[in-house]
Amino acid sequence: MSRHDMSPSPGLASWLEASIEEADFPEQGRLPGGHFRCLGHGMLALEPDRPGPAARAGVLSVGVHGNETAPMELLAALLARLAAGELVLGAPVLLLLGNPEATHQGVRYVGTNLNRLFRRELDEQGMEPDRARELMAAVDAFFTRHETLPRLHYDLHTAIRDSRYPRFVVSPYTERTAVTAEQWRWLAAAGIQAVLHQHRHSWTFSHYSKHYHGAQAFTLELGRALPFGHNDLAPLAPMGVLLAALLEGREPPAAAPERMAFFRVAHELMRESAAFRLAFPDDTPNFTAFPPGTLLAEDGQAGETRVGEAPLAVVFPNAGVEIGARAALLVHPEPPPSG
Ligand SMILES: O=C(O)CCC(=O)N[C@@H](CCC(=O)O)C(=O)O
Ligand SMILES: [Zn+2]
Repeated sequence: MSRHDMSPSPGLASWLEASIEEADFPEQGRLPGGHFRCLGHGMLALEPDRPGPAARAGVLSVGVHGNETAPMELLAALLARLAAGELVLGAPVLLLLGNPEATHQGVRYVGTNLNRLFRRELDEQGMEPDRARELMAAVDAFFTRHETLPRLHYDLHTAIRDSRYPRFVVSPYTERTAVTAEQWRWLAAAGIQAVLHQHRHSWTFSHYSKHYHGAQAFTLELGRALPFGHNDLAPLAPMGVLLAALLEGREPPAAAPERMAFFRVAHELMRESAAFRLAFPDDTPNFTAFPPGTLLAEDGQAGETRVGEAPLAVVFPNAGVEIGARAALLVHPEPPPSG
């Protein structure tokens, strides 16, 4: 199956496919409960006639990595329900297809990893840096337009490899914004199995909204990256319920955060040289734990990385990243947040 099979539904539901194919799409139009406005390539604002009782100003982004298709299929299904009147818009929502060119080509990125470029001082040139500037400007304008509402950004991804927790979130680091307790309850009810707290600024898209706009913001990893038509959306049904509630401006279902496992990054393993190699198999699942003393990586002059005195688990290992980029996160468990 190809990307052409993604969304057979007409109208609003075809926005994602039109964005990927650079096909014509109306500048604006009505939808149940409000209207939509096309703000640029892969950027669609949904504006309600009347915000619902629990409305947030929500940003939903997909395809920041072009080949992570399950979130796109999930969003396409929600748009089809909205277009059909099964959902009624009750909150302003900004929908973003992160890297349409990479999605069109079926690759993670074309020139460089878009999800490392979301900082205000960005001065790199090229397709992804230009796209990062467009996306940051769209988010800035959206949150300014809806400044009376609480801010939220879910950046939806899928991971390269299997995971001991197939659905998990990365909670970006910033000293400026704390995660609200309700977020943990919503994410737990939405089938998220683990939370990974970043330990320092990461300049990802979710970090951008949290750091610069004080939004409740997460990177959501929703299973494995597979081609269009190969995703099993059944495990994402509870996430669909959360996103539908956000679109309708309703309070989402809640569950006890303790059902999720919590981790914190202890160390970021950077690739320093062409000689970098991981000392464990490429297909090692995320959150696999290694005992003290285990050799994790070798990197030419930079030497070896071994587990210290406490066990560490590995997340996002990737020996093939650009030199200077993150090759893995080394993480340890921690207790759930109290309250
Ligand atoms: O599976 C992998 O190795 C990478 C998955 C991925 O793209 N993860 C995001 C996480 C972003 C964050 O740290 O918030 C990324 O690396 O951009
Ligand atoms: Zn991703």
